[in-house]
Amino acid sequence: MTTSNPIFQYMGSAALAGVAVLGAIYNDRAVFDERRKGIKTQPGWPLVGNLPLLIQYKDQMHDFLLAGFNELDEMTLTMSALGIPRHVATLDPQNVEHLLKHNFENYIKGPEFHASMVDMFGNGIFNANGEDWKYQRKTASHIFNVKNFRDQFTDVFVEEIDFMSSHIWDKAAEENQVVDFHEVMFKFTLDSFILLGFGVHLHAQATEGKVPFAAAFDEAQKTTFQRFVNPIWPITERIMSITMPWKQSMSKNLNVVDSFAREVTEKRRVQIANGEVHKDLLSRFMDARNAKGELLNNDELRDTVLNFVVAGRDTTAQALSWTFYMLLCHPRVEEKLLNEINQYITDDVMHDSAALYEVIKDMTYAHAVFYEVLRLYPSVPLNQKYALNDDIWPDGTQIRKGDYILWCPYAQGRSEKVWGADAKVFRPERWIKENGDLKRESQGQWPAFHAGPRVCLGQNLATLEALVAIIFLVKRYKFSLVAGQDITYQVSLTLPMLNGMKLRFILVQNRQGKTRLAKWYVPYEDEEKIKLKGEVHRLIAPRDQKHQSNFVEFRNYKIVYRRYAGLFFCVCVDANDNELSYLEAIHFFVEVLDAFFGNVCELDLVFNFYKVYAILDEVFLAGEIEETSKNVVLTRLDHLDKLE
Ligand code: HEM
Repeated sequence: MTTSNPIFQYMGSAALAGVAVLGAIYNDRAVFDERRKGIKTQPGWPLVGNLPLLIQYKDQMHDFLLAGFNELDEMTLTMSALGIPRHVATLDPQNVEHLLKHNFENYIKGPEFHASMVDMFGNGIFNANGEDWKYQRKTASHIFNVKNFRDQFTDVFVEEIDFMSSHIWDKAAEENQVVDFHEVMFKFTLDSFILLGFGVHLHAQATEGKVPFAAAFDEAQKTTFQRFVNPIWPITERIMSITMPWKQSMSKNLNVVDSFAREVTEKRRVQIANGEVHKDLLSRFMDARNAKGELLNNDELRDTVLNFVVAGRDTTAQALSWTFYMLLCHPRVEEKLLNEINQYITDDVMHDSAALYEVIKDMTYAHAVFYEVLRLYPSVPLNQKYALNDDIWPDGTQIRKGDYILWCPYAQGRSEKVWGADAKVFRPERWIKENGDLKRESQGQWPAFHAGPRVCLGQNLATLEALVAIIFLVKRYKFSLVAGQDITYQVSLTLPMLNGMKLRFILVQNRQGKTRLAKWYVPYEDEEKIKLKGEVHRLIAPRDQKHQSNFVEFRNYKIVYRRYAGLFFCVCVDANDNELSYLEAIHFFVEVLDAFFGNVCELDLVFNFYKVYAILDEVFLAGEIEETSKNVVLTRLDHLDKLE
């Protein structure tokens, strides 16, 4: 027997002793990893270092990193994990600015980054260095000019938002549907970017569920990220494709994604052959020459399409989803934003893209909200570079040739050392100076759009797109979160929501006679309120003003209504209530509104809804007519006004 053989016994004991000695030497890091002087090490397990922790927290990676910085009370630390090259992580703004800007040439996208990304992104702009990167940046930069922004991009965004309103939100409001907002935003940014970048109408917004391209693209991205924390990914991906054949493998997802990109370029070749002239991103790249001075081949064009889809779709869709999440959790901010929107955005501006583009530039609070969202939920939450040579950072950290660098905008945005004691609080006001101007932090402190020569090319495009969407949606709709959801991020290259975000309406505001004011004197559930609003609207709106009365039976009640210009004032009363007295009460209420606002119009109700509720409370109490003297009501309102 082997175990009784003294040679084997000796070898076994020697091996154990060797492991024990190594364990004692490398008691907090991966075996044979050097301790790095002057950099605090995040403690790990003997011999394997942080690998078990990385695996354990792979789904909360960004918070795991933040906790690491907090526990060590440091802004720069290092990690050692078996099978993963040495990483130095920082959230010090000066270090971030140094490596992305001041010593840009020393930090490239390294071999690990390239190997993990190449299947999905090829040698496209996100995965390229040196001359390969430069020609792509230069080619793309031509489309981001003011003329395109003013004359073309804004139009596309408004068109797509209008389509979204009529095909998704108006319908959802009427039918009281719950909608996944996150999914809608992905469709919106996909349709918008594919149209303005490649001239293709994808119509994802008109499609139920995900379009196949988007589904495959998302899965491929997720797999790509997981490669960064799994040193044996080539083996595990292979095993997965054999043991779980029902699961769409990376190669199958890549096939779907590749076919889409190749179809887009093929279509353009046909258009060009037919004499069509295009000046969008795709045409720019089809005319461009690569680092070797040659026209781009089909593989390079495929890489271009996919890199720009991830740049143009995911980041902005996620930023929009997190924005609405923050607004719904912070009604004070939503109200303040709505006030600014109502102040700047008239119906005319909404339908004049050039004017809209100009007006948006002045909307300080809307910008502040967007920047604040990107501080807490940066679309690229974690990023990596590779040091070509030794370097010393501003905080004194010694970097060695071959080190991988991590900087973590997610952890940085929530770090009290960087943003102060209220770092975790959503407070757009921090972006506004005392004189009311917008404040911009340094790129090192707020690297949401990166920094230095590789700063995001689409920064202005993304901001415009997001603000158009925010303005139109906040102005037109009031959303509410469906209760009981777990809204959290998914660890990926960007920051998607893991389970999406389901929203529901409580009030609709638009020009087609949707609700401007609602007061309930009986405790209805939210769902029921929405249903009632829809039913009342459908009952009243089509009635003939000349030949039909102002009373109509509704369920076991009666609706008494009166129309003033484009607005219907409706009261639901008991079947045996006196409808004429309520008809007069409506008119009395409108007279008070008229006297208070001076020739009241629909916009007065929108801008001053809180005053309108106060007036309503003076006229009706607990559903009964309370006061019929205009003077008494106006005097009380005058007092209330003075108290403000
Ligand atoms: C809220 C939206 C967006 C955010 C937060 C964002 C953020 C970023 C970040 C952090 C990078 C650096 C990535 C890296 O190389 O490691 C980047 C690069 C880039 N972004 Fe954006 N981005 C957004 C939207 C867009 C849009 C709409 C476009 C449109 C095409 C775009 C185009 C690009 C390009 C081309 C690069 C590569 C720049 C280079 O390497 O030279 N981005 N972006």
